[in-house]
Amino acid sequence: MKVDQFFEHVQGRLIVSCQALDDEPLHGSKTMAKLALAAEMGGAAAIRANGYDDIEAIRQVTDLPIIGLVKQDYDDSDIYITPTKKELDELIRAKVDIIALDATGRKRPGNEKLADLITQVKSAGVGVMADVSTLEEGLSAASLGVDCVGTTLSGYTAYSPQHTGPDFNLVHSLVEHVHVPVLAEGRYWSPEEAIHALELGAHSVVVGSAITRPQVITKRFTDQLKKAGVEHDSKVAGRKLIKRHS
Ligand SMILES: CC(=O)N[C@H](C=O)[C@@H](O)[C@H](O)[C@H](O)COP(=O)(O)O
Repeated sequence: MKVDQFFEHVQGRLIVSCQALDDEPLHGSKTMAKLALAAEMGGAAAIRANGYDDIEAIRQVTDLPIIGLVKQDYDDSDIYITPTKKELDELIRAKVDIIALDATGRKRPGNEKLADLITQVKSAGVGVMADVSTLEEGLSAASLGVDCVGTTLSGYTAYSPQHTGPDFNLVHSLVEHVHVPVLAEGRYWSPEEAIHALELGAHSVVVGSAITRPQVITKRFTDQLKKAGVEHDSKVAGRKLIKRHS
């Protein structure tokens, strides 16, 4: 899908992030493809996915456009979302519609420059999503020619606000000051929060964990039960369960 078509297609809609790293129970391309198919059945407009194998598997089951990234750690940098040209090559090979990369002001591995990475993506005819954590980073990325900015990294850099929920202030200020579409992403847990971001002017909303990370969803329930002080002793609860089924 051409970059303009992509933004037309996702406007006012939900994008579902289907990702599980190798320490997560749902890790594996077959599972990510199933999650993407489920997201499509639920009405998602696009998928955000990590790595060549997951992207290939997802493409086998759905024609939805894909925002691709590669998570990769390097010793000399805190940046892990599509940090270097090597990961860009992988995503260009995977023929994703949009490449998401960390566009924070932090030092990149091997001192590579964000501007050079953006040039590489653009010259391959692929769109760029700049994952940022502050307004300044959004402005700077937009001036380098990215196609959209995402609030993805707010709360994940030391100098950005450490909210427990979505960073609506950042959505609002990016919408006000940046001339490219703003994708609201990061800690969206309810349809009401997604609607609020769209009302603030976000182009689309990206939701991950609340839909595709069952261990995180489960923990939200168990944490709330503990906090409310209503959790029973597990042995007693287990015995009751057995009795009820016998
Ligand atoms: C900070 C970071 O590494 N974010 C990653 C970016 O691709 C993903 O792990 C998140 O799941 C994604 O941003 C969606 O956010 P949430 O899972 O909160 O809905």
